[in-house]
Parts: sequence; structure tokens; C-alpha cells
Amino acid sequence: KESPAMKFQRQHMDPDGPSNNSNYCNQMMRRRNMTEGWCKPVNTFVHEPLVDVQAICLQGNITCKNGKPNCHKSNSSMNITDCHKTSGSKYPNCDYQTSQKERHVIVACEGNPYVPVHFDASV
Ligand SMILES: Nc1ncnc2c1ncn2[C@@H]1O[C@H](C(=O)NS(=O)(=O)C[C@H]2[C@@H](O)[C@H](n3ccc(=O)[nH]c3=O)O[C@@H]2CO)[C@@H](O)[C@H]1O
Repeated sequence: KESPAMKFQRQHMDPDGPSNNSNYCNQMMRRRNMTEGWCKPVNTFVHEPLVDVQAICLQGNITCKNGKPNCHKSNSSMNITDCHKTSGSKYPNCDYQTSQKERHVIVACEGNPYVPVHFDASV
């Protein structure tokens, strides 16, 4: 069974990216298995070293969107790519818009070791 930490890495980590090709999201959403059963509507990939994203758990503690107290906001902005399902996207042909951004990242952390398990937002 995939752990929450490994699920976070599968869904949100791409240190080697971004390739600024407009097909990045179409490729990566499939490759990371987020187009099975449905087209996941929104997904962000973070293009920073895993250790830097794990370090967010030690940074600004804030309330998550769901009201839980275990979210943390990165001190500095990070290289990310937002993938948004297009209006024309029809399962199983999931189609995404690829947007490269520099944003502060907000993740939820859990466990021991205390690591990212959920991507909450970017600001
Ligand atoms: N405080 C917590 N503490 C611990 N765990 C917590 C906590 N909160 C949730 N989980 C868990 O996380 C799991 C999960 O998949 N949550 S999810 O909301 O659907 C994820 C969102 C995100 O993937 C994506 N998105 C969204 C915006 C954006 O900019 N970028 C972007 O990528 O869209 C998704 C839907 O919004 C679920 O098991 C839930 O129980």
C-alpha cells in the first residue's frame, strides 16, 4: 500500500522539471497515475529538491483549508507547475492547461518523520 508521504511525492514532486512544453501536464498527469478512473481536476507539481519541500514542514505553521492546524507555508517562493483540466477534457482523454509559476507553497504535514502528505494551496 502506498504511504501518504509517497503519494504526495508521486502526485506533487518533479525536481527535474519543469519542461516548459505545453504538454507537460498532459504527460505528467498520466505518468503519475492521476488520470485513472477520472481526470483529476487540479494538480500542482513542485520543481524543487525533495529536501527543500520536506523542510516546509518546519516552516510557517498555518491553518489548512479544511480547518486542520497542520499546514505549513514555504518561507520562499518555489518553482511550480499548475495543471488545470480544460473544459474540453473528456475522460479518458484528460486534457490539461500547463501553467508555470513562482509561488509560496502550502502543504499539510503528518507522521514521524513529520513530512508532507497533502498539497493545500500556493500563494
Ligand atoms: N490537513 C491535512 N492533514 C493531513 N492530510 C490531509 C489534510 N487535508 C487533506 N488531507 C488529505 O490529503 C489528501 C488529498 O488528496 N487531499 S486533497 O484536498 O484532495 C488534495 C488537493 C491537491 O492534491 C490538489 N491541488 C489543489 C490546489 C492546488 O493549488 N494544487 C493541487 O495540487 O487538488 C486536491 C483537491 O483540492 C486526502 O487524503 C486528505 O485526507
